[in-house]
Amino acid sequence: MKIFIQKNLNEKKINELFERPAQKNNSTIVIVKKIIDDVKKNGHQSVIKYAKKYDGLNGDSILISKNILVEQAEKINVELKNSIDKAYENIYKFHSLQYPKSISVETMKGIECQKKYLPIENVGLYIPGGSAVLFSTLLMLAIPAKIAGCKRIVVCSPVKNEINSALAYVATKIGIDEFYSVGGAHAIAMMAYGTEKVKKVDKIFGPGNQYVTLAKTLVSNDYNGSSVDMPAGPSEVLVIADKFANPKYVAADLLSQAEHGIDSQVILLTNEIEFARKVLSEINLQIKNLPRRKIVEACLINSFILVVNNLDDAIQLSNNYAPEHLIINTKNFKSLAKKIKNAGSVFLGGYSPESVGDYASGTNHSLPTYGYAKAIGGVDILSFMKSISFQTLTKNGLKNISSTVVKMAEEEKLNAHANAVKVRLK
Ligand SMILES: NC(=O)c1ccc[n+]([C@@H]2O[C@H](COP(=O)([O-])OP(=O)(O)OC[C@H]3O[C@@H](n4cnc5c(N)ncnc54)[C@H](O)[C@@H]3O)[C@@H](O)[C@H]2O)c1
Ligand SMILES: N[C@H](CO)Cc1c[nH]c[nH+]1
Ligand SMILES: [Zn+2]
Repeated sequence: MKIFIQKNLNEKKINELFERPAQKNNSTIVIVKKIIDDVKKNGHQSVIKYAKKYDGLNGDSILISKNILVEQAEKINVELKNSIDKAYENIYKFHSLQYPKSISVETMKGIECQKKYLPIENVGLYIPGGSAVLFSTLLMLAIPAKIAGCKRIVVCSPVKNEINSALAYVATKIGIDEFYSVGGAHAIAMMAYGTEKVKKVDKIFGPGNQYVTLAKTLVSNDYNGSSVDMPAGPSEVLVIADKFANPKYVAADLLSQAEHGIDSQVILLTNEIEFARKVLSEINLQIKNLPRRKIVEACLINSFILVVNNLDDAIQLSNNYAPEHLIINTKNFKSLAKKIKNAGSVFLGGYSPESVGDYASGTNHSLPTYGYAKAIGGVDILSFMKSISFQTLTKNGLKNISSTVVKMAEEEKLNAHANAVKVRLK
């Protein structure tokens, strides 16, 4: 991980530094398009073919039965079970408060307008399982889906050999009926288009690597595909810290996201060169004890420390990058926090490590990457619902609004629109 100095760099170089690794990789699109087209055309048999090739599937069955889920769930150890139960409680608490209220208003005498929120009936949840089994992601997606009232919840995850007991425990605790052992772009295609064995879903949720994320984008651009939550790709964290922060904590936070994958990116912006050096030597120390050291080292090649002119510049650069996670570990974090415009999830002060949000504080960890935080927020209850508007007019209500509508329709030269009002008042 290199240290750069803002005042020594021109704008072009700074923009290059902040480029995400996945944005530089063009070969993924060819592979993902091929997989999607194949699943679309050949259905179940190509899902099995790719699951064998990429996910290590043994045999020809991808459905994990309820019996197996229960059997595996029973193997969980009690400390882990208690931790999952605590996380469940906090995530449930934070998300159930987000349930939207329907509204109804009489906009004019005799005209009643309503907005109702209803659950999306069929949803598909993707749970990453390539380099780590992210059973925490099942909590993050299935809890809001249940609170929203989604009827059919399909789960896909590349399960190697037998299903992990924690993942099985979460699935049984929440009550998942359809669990498929498939990952990657083929899992997304299967959920988006359906096959002979699996019915299609209306919306796909969940994070994943570049194959998964690109597949979600492609199926959501196809009228015959399905909606998706957001591009939630390789994890990112941007830390803004000053000399009052503990370099050990900052290094640990950067490493915590670097261990997700070689295409993740971690960034430190600080106003002190001395502090930057301290964090770097802490990283070099802490990395030695990490089991996923190889992944971390590869991720750090795409990561950097930038010594900024001042903390306001740091916030501006961060707003421009729109990180999935932003940690502000400075003395004046409260005033800096007011200047945040774009970020997926924000952690304030020296005692708010990002890992806490990943697992158990209550907030959702399924968040927009690639800079999409400029326009979209993370998964919440509304992600699993859609709104429908209703209106009821009395005859008097229609009289009250008729001249307004007729005038506007005739100006747009859409006389049939105007007639639909006039014909009722003759
Ligand atoms: N943004 C978020 O909210 C968020 C949350 C959690 C995790 N993540 C990210 O999710 C990702 C999880 O990635 P992962 O790889 O561990 O698991 P994954 O389940 O997303 O992907 C693994 C699957 O990718 C497919 N694949 C792998 N190599 C392939 C190839 N060469 N060609 C075609 N398909 C291939 C395989 O089907 C494999 O089973 C990480 O990048 C992590 O940072 C993001
Ligand atoms: N940091 C990931 C989101 O980018 C979520 C996660 C799951 N497990 C650990 N971390
Ligand atoms: Zn994480």
